[in-house]
This record gives sequence, structure tokens and C-alpha cells, in this order.
Amino acid sequence: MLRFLTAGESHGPALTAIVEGMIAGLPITREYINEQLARRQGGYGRGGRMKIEKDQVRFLSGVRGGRTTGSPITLQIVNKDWDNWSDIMAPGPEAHLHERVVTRPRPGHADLSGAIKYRHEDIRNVLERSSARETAARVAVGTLARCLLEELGVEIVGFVRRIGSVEAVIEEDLGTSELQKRTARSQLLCPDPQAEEAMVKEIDRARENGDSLGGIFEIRAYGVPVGLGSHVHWDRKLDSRLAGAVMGIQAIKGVEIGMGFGTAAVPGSQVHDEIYYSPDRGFYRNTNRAGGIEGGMSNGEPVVVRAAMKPIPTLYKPLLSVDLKTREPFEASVERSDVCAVPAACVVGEAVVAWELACAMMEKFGGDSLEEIKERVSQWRQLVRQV
Ligand SMILES: Cc1cc2nc3c(=O)[nH]c(=O)nc-3n(C[C@H](O)[C@H](O)[C@H](O)COP(=O)(O)O)c2cc1C
Ligand SMILES: C=C(O[C@@H]1CC(C(=O)O)=C[C@@H](OP(=O)(O)O)[C@H]1O)C(=O)O
Repeated sequence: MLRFLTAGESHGPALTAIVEGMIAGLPITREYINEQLARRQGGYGRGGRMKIEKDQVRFLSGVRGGRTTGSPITLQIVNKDWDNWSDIMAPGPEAHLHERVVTRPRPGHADLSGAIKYRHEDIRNVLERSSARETAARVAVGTLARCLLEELGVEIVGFVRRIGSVEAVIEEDLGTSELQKRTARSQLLCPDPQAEEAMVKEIDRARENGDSLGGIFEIRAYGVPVGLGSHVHWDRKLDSRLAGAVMGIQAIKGVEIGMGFGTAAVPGSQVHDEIYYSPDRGFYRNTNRAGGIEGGMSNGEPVVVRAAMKPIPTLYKPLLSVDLKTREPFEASVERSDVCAVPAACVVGEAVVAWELACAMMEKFGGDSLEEIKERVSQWRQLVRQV
């Protein structure tokens, strides 16, 4: 079983993740993880914090000579901003607990519910961990999963479909490499250059108005073999697990698989993907409205997951709230915040989808070494072609 935990505060010394259950012999480099971390830090619309951080991973265990050993893998990403916060965030009695105390909960953030639930008078004890800073650790972990998937012939591509009112036009028949090329060229990870221009303007407008923006991103996984997940129990269904993982990203408020919410509005004949067979392709479909999953199992078509991100809760133009201590109404003020972080969330989306698919691959095929799982996957792919 593959599992992971993350720990670390936004302005603490570092983020840490431990990954347990990864096979031995998987090639992995710091450079590849750092590349993904840099992608997560990018995107037009991010705030001042991203100018301070330059996320780099450090392996503290489980990787030797460029390959996993099969032991638990510890990943660490240092927060450069810690230098500015060490007095306030110190773990011992030396902490300056009475400086920069936060008592004004932001609507849309974890502040108020977290303070009530954990009985904190200082909202900092909530916001430090609710912050999406934590997603850097999930991207590092997801990149390990991605390396495993790539060895097994599965490729993940993510892109931005919408920012605020601007929707990208994406040709359905765009191949993986074209999609990747266009996305890599775009500062918003949007494959439609015209839409990207309009998105940039919309972000500028939101910033000028002291407002924030959300959007929609899509993750596709190509090469997923038939039979990941299972119909037999709710918590083994691949769609349920992917939805949970993507919804677990900060600010994600909607997840759909394939045609998703669109399936509700049209008859079945326009929803279900007809089944064909040819001796060289085996069973196949001409459409993929199901997003590659039927009955909680992958069906051999690309897995397609889409997510809606709400606008960032911290607004430069204040929303109304009530002070936790004085109970007086106030208009929140803000030091710094992202205006839009949809491209960053998309990179996190790729990571969590990679993780769930890697877990499902490990469950179906198992093994303790790369050779073992590779052989089993290849046998399975051969068998499926012969069915
Ligand atoms: C990549 C990323 C960056 C984010 N940046 C900010 C930010 O700068 N300011 C902010 O208030 N919220 C930001 N958020 C959103 C909050 O973390 C999120 O809304 C909050 O944790 C409450 O959780 P919920 O929206 O899932 O209910 C960001 C989210 C992501 C995924
Ligand atoms: C630090 C990151 O995102 C942060 C997510 C975040 C939030 O409330 O979620 C608030 C901001 O933190 P700060 O107040 O330190 O500027 C973002 O910068 C990151 O993505 O690495």
C-alpha cells in the first residue's frame, strides 16, 4: 500500500512529506521534482510570497544514487520566508506570541471555523496550516507518483480551461504533445493563446478592483490501463477517489469526471460511449464522455478530471467580518495575497491525480521493485488486447 503524510506550517521552517510503500528501483531526480515545484509557483496573478520562495526539494531518506530503495522517502522543502517569521513561529517559550496576532477572520478562509473548533484566540494557529503553502509538499509527493506512472506508460497533462468569465476554446482532437507544448508556453497553463490574453486582462482588472478570481482546470491521464479501481465497494471506486483527492485541494469547490454535470441535462443517447471492437485495437470507443471511468473502473480511455476553483478569499478590497475578540464589525485589511492561483492549483491537481492513479496501479499490480510491477503491467496490457 502506498501512503503519505505531510507536515509543516506556511511560515514555519519547512514542509515535510513521508511517502511509504514506494517500490524500489524507481529513477527519481531532484531536478524533476524542482521543475514541478517551479511550475506550481508560477502563473500570472500570484502574490508577493512567490517572489520570496524558490522551492527546492531535499531527500532526507529512501533515495540513493538516483533511485528509490523501497524504504520510506522523506522529502523536505524549506520555507525561505521562515527567516522573517522565526520569532513569531518559534516552537518554544521564546516565541513572540503577542506579535501579529490575527483576530479578524477572512470570509471564505478556514479562519473562523478553525478558531472555534480548536479554541484558538489567535487565528494564526489555523491559517498557518490551512494555507495552500502545503500544496508544495503534495506536488513533490505527486511527482514521485508521476515518475512511477511514466515508467508504466501513463502520462498526465493538466491545463487551465477558465479564469473568471473567460473560457478557453480547446479543440477536442489536440494530441498530448501539442497540448503539452501549448500549455508549457503559457504563463496561465492555457492552451488557447487568445483566451490567455483575455485571462491576463481579467486578472489585472480583478487586481485593480481589489478583487480575486477562480476558474476551472482539467487533468487528463493517457495510457491508463483497463481495470484500475473497482465497482465492488464505494471506497474502491476510482472516480470517487479521484474526486476526493482533487476536492482536497484548497479552494476547490467542484469536481467532475468526463462530461460530469453536463450529463444531467441531456438524454442517455448523448452521454454514453458506444462500444466497438476491432482485432487490432480490441474494445474501443469513439467518444469519451465518461472520462475514462465506468462503474468506478478505468475503461482504457483517457481519464479526464475537471475542477472548479473558487476565487481567493483574501481580498484587497475588504469584505465584512467580525473581530473574534471584540465582536466588533470590521473591514479586513490585507498585507499580501494571490489574486488568482488557478494555474498553481492545476499543477497540484496533476500531482494528486498522479498520486491516486499510482495508488490504484500499486493495488492492482503490486510488487516491490520497478522490474516486478513493469512486467505485471505489460502482461496485463497484452492480456487486455487479447480479450
Ligand atoms: C495554489 C493556491 C494558492 C492559494 N493562495 C491563496 C492566497 O494567497 N490567499 C488566500 O486567501 N487563499 C489562497 N488560497 C485558497 C485558500 O488556501 C483556501 O481558500 C482556504 O484554505 C480555505 O479552504 P477552502 O477554500 O477549500 O474552503 C490558495 C489556494 C491554492 C490552491
Ligand atoms: C505560500 C503559498 O501560497 C500561499 C497560500 C495562502 C493561502 O491562504 O492559502 C496565502 C498566501 O500566503 P502568504 O500569506 O504567506 O503570502 C499564499 O502565498 C504557496 O503557494 O507556496
